[in-house]
Amino acid sequence: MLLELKQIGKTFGGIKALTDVNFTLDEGQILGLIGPNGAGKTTIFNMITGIFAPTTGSITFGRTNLVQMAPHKITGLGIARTFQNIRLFGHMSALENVKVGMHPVTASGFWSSLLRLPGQKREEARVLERALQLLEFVGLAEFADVRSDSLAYGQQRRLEIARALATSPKLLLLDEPAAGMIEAETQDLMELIRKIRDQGTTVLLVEHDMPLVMNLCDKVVCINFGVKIAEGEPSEIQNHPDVIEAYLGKEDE
Ligand SMILES: Nc1ncnc2c1ncn2[C@@H]1O[C@H](COP(=O)(O)OP(=O)(O)OP(=O)(O)O)[C@@H](O)[C@H]1O
Repeated sequence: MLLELKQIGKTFGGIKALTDVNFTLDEGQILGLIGPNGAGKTTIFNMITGIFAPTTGSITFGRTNLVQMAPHKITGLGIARTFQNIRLFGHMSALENVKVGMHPVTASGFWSSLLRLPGQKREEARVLERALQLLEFVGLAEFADVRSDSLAYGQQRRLEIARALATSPKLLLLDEPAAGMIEAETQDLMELIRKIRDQGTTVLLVEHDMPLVMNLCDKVVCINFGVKIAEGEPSEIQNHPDVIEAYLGKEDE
């Protein structure tokens, strides 16, 4: 088991955003977290990444308890994420955006950078090589020197994924990666997420695009009003009466 959420509760000033949420994620899985708007999905991401601590319960990654741990330490353990809204540095090139993503895992200190010691040059070469590899991996190699704000929308989302992969995470959290994508972009995204899993990164994703979730995920957890209402394989979730009522039924309307 790679990640375990146990009895997670979160209260924001009297409002219960989550109540007793439990689920686990095994290494190599793609887990989909679904539920209507405001159900508590992003709050779960924020707690896993240390943005804020749960009010109750525990989050364990491998053997490490993540509760009360600082976000940069959690990144260091091997958890990376993307956000619902694009957060690229628009004026910087695709390549530079990925290099920025590598910052938490680069070794050079202040003095070696300032004095441009040989170790620093080797580090720069390594960073460049890895950033180019990542661009290649997400299908953006030819856009390395293009400003990120002039890339197509789907490309910008892929670039965000490349940047998140720059820390070589064991677990990647994707918050609505297909939001705003056209069908062809969603298809490419699915391929990419499979490729990410196949090269050894476990994936947890929040997504409203049901065909994507159902096609891609090994397991799906459905949250409604902060409570887990169903968990299982995509086919079970699709036919679960509570899920249909809470979420899929609502979509049909
Ligand atoms: N920092 C915060 N302060 C106060 N309330 C918050 C905070 N973050 C989330 N909430 C509340 O917690 C509940 C769950 O929100 P959350 O953003 O996790 O939902 P979600 O499932 O991600 O929704 P969506 O699909 O719309 O992104 C909502 O009622 C929201 O208003």
